[in-house]
Amino acid sequence: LRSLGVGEGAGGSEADAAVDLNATNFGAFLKASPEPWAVVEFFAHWCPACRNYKPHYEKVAKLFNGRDAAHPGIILMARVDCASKVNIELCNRFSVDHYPFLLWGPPTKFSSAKWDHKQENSEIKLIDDGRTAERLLNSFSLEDKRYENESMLPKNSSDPQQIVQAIYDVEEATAHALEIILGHKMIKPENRDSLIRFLQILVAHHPSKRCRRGSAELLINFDDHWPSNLSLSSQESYKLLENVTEENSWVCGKEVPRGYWMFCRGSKKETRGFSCGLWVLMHSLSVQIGDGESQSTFTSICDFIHNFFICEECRKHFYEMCSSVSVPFKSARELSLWLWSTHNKVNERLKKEEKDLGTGDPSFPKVLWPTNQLCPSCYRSSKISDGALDWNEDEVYQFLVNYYGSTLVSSYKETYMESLLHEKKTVSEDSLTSNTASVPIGAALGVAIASCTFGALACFWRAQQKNRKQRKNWN
Ligand SMILES: Cc1cc2nc3c(=O)[nH]c(=O)nc-3n(C[C@H](O)[C@H](O)[C@H](O)COP(=O)(O)OP(=O)(O)OC[C@H]3O[C@@H](n4cnc5c(N)ncnc54)[C@H](O)[C@@H]3O)c2cc1C
Repeated sequence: LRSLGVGEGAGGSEADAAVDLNATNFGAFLKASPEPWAVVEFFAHWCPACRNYKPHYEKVAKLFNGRDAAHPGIILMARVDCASKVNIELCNRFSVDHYPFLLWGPPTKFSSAKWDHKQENSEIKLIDDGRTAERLLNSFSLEDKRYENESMLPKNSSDPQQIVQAIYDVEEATAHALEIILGHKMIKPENRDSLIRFLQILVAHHPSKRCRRGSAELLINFDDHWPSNLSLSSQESYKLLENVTEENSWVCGKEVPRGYWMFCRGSKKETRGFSCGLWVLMHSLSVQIGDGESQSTFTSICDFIHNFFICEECRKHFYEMCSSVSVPFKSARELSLWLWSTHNKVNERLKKEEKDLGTGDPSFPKVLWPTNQLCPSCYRSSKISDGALDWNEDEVYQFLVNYYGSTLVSSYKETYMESLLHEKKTVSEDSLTSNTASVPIGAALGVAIASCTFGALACFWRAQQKNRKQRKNWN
């Protein structure tokens, strides 16, 4: 899991945010990292300067890594103990000649490349002055006020490209949902079928291919883990559950859930996140299905929320809305629009509640969605007639299809095409998402390009390339 470095490996402790890597996991972990940038500290556990430097590195790592990170998803901060025998060859590969020794660059480059001081055009660069936390941060240009402001500003909710980032949140929500289901031992004989039906939809229509694959594997093994004739209150069933918990929560790959949200990140720790990710997942499913699946998908979504969404009020209200549907759905369009209008009903109710109680996220107030800025053509007129907005439902549906369909998965697709062109070799369809290596990284680059924080980092990156200084030895 993503917490690999926390409390594990050489030099790890409970509080560590920097990820401890070694020769065995270095390549695979960096390849699968969704962050567009990585910093790797090569150190030796016996080196006193490294011990003194550790709190500085850790301070910066906490900003970028872990559940409480202020800037998640931008830079992976990792470390390798070169004094450990298994890592000698790895450290040689990067020409480590003093400690601590810091390199940074795109994670994929680390996983595959060698590095030495003479390599002028390498995308991996030496950080030649990161001696204190402040200086290390300076080297990322984070004291640049422009960057600070950009990263702190609420995301521009009228920018349709923001949804590109949500592919990670859909993966996160899927894995998180499963973690909750397993953690709370929620699978019971009476709701087991409902989970199977929901997983079947994920296998066919989840926007992330590795979640589709993970869901399929879960289904293949479902009967072994949760035999239909066993009651989960029996000792045997609990034993079965204990054996499968961790492995089975890897429905979207080992590194998910990552512990942070991108599109669904609130301005406060307790807002948005999982419930936002769940909505996005449901909307993305509703635009993927075929007309013939619309009624069964509706039933599966309703049952899944009813049985497995652990927010009591939410599932109750949602189920009431599901129960009020009397005519079966005949098309994907009908289902997408129903989900959209149901979500808007929830928004409307919460808008008032959050205003009265002050419990909402001030940067993401509830609105009737999509706003006029996001989709002007969705409105026939902005006037409210009979207490309702005059929506153009054809335009709304078209917008939903683009937003939750093609735009949401666009970074995956771009990366796939890029990798084909770049590597000039045949890449099987499988590698698109089943290979946890190439796609999340590339997708993250797509995401990063769409994200404003990336601008400052990219500027810094270019500046660094122009102004490469003489490296310094810190010992
Ligand atoms: C099934 C369900 C029922 C819920 N019921 C309750 C409840 O009863 N009480 C409660 O307090 N909380 C409830 N929640 C949580 C609540 O709806 C929000 O998810 C939460 O408050 C976080 O809000 P958010 O600002 O992240 O936006 P969310 O409402 O989570 O929406 C996520 C994203 O979806 C997009 N979006 C917004 N509206 C629509 C729409 N109409 N159609 C398509 N896309 C849209 C926007 O881009 C938005 O950022 C429920 C959540 C779910 C999944």
